Amino acid sequence: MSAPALLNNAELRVVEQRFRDASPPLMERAGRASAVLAASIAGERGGPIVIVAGPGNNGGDAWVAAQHLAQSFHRVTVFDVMGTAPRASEAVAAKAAYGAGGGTVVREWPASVRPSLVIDGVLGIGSTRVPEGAIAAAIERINASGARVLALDIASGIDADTGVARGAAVRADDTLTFIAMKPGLFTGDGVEHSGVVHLDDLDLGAELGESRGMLLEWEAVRAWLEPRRANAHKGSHGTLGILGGAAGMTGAAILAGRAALRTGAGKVLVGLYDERAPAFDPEAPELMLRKPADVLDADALVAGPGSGSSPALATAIAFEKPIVLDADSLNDLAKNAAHRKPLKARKAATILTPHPGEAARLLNTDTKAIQADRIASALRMAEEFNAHVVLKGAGSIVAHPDGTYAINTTGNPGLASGGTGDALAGMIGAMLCQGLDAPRALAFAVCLHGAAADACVARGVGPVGLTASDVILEARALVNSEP
Ligand SMILES: NC(=O)C1=CN([C@@H]2O[C@H](COP(=O)(O)OP(=O)(O)OC[C@H]3O[C@@H](n4cnc5c(N)ncnc54)[C@H](OP(=O)(O)O)[C@@H]3O)[C@@H](O)[C@H]2O)[C@@H](O)CC1
Ligand SMILES: [K+]
Repeated sequence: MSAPALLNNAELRVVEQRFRDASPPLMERAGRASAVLAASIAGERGGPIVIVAGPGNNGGDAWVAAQHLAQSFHRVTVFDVMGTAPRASEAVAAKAAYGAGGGTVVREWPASVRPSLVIDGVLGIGSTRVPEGAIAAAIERINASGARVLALDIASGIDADTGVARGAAVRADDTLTFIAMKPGLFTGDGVEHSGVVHLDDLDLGAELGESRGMLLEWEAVRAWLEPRRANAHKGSHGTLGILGGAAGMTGAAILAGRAALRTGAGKVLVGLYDERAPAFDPEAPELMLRKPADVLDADALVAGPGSGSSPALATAIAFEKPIVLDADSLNDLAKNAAHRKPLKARKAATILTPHPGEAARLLNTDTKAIQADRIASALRMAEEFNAHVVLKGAGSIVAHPDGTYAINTTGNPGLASGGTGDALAGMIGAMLCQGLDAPRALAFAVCLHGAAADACVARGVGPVGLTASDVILEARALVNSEP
């Protein structure tokens, strides 16, 4: 299974140009695919379908879908939001054919219809401004309908590149997206608004070429970690050093250590800055609790969980193998400009794991600006710090210094609890120890961490009350499970 590509608006426009004379036209293919999916959804329920058509080509797709659904005897009402003639000739023809067949068209929300399905063809990827007037009102009516909602291409009001809801935005149960997956479906507000995402590549799949972005799905990513060989010993799976656990925060470093042990690191040395730290972890006595100076004989280093104002960051920067900088080490990096140059000059890989607040400090901006374009923010950090970066939050972004990126599709709001970040840092360290290169170790751990949280929720463990320890145990089950 290969990872699905992500295309942004500009990349999609190039595709659109290349295939503008395709036969059948792309809009015909998109509208037909929409009708097929809508029929399969509505077929289960058999009720009327309301199709909401906007002024652009997203509305064009809706008109083509309306024509096909009416021809296959579905009870269809089209709400023509602006009442203007569609731009694309295919849409003009579909609208005419639909009307000639006696199809119902209304200019107000059809309040007398109780739809079993509403198709959102108001705005697609071409929308670049805050929905206003009749467009905004139509979006609100769709959301208030109480019916199942199928969005065409992307939920109206969501920015296809950033996932930001500019203003009113449709909350879809399903989205049928065309040609390729778009970043905005999977990050920021897009995560909540897209519902289940279906892709129809309009038969262009093989012709799209390389893209800068990809999606992380557990079923594809899991194959990156090789099965254990029969003659493996603890030295085969590396030694991880962890620097953290200043006074009052030893738990953070210990959680990172437990996560690393339970997701496959051969040996885990935890260097605690707290002078009065415990001698061992009763729940995981395999963890070797040491002084910070005694954990550096390792294959990779995680610095930051609960490290407070210790010199963990400087020690990590000087370490000559891969490092993961988390939590307090990120704040130290943001505060002390002197660390930037040596960090950037490192020969071995650097991984950074900021949440939006930490990212804002690293880029000297505010959280709102980070969230306004999560992909661009992550890529900027990757470039500025010459690092592989995960920008955490709904739809975590993994970004690399070469300008490529991925969006993670696993995880849920249960992960917004204390300690889950420490667990993630430990898992990344464990994957480095097991021989994945830094980009893969990061992407694998991010996807695993979310998949583990999803598996917990599926069993009723969370989202409310989901703990980092639950996620760690579930992650161990996942790395050992068969596909
Ligand atoms: N890419 C492809 O190859 C294919 C694309 N296809 C389909 O085309 C879609 C892209 O279509 P599109 O570019 O025409 O823009 P679309 O997203 O429909 O809408 C944006 C329009 O809304 C307008 N607008 C008007 N009033 C507004 C208001 N009050 N508030 C806010 N906006 C308002 C806005 O007007 P403007 O801002 O320009 O004045 C703009 O013209 C794509 O998602 C897919 O469904 C498929 O057919 C397959 C092939
Ligand atoms: K839409």
